[in-house]
Amino acid sequence: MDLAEKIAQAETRIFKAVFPNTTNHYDTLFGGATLHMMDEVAFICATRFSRLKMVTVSSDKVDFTHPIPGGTLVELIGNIEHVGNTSLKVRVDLFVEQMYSDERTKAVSGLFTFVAIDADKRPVRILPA
Ligand SMILES: CC(=O)SCCNC(=O)CCNC(=O)[C@H](O)C(C)(C)COP(=O)(O)OP(=O)(O)OC[C@H]1O[C@@H](n2cnc3c(N)ncnc32)[C@H](O)[C@@H]1OP(=O)(O)O
Repeated sequence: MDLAEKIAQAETRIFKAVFPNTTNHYDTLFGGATLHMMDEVAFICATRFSRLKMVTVSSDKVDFTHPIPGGTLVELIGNIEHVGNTSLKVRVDLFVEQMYSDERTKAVSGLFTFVAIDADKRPVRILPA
């Protein structure tokens, strides 16, 4: 499998329902809950790509461009954007969908960096040299 195929195969999608346990006092998805979901899908994408132990080392600018009301559905999509030596970057886009119509909007986007580590928690190469 070449790199482009490996990247395509690592694309990771998760759907969630926005239930009251994740909303705030505005009845929209709490920002911290959003970041939790984004880091999780990014972690799964990074792990599926590398099949190595991965840790989050950084999250770049995360843009919240639309509120996510309670009672909607969200889809999180993680894609490998860059592969370094021991680190890689995952782009996460979050789409909000209405439950009872086809309306769908991109609401949040961010970039997460992961490092592959060995049993001693030291960085290791992701791809063979
Ligand atoms: C899935 C989870 O829940 S993980 C839990 C949360 N995360 C953690 O606990 C991780 C804690 N951090 C660590 O253990 C360490 O910082 C490590 C192992 C990630 C990195 O160790 P370092 O000694 O800093 O690594 P080092 O300086 O060699 O850099 C390793 C790679 O990470 C990249 N990197 C390091 N810090 C950053 C950063 N802040 N932002 C982006 N990339 C970074 C480097 O550019 C390098 O990339 P490359 O090899 O592709 O060129």
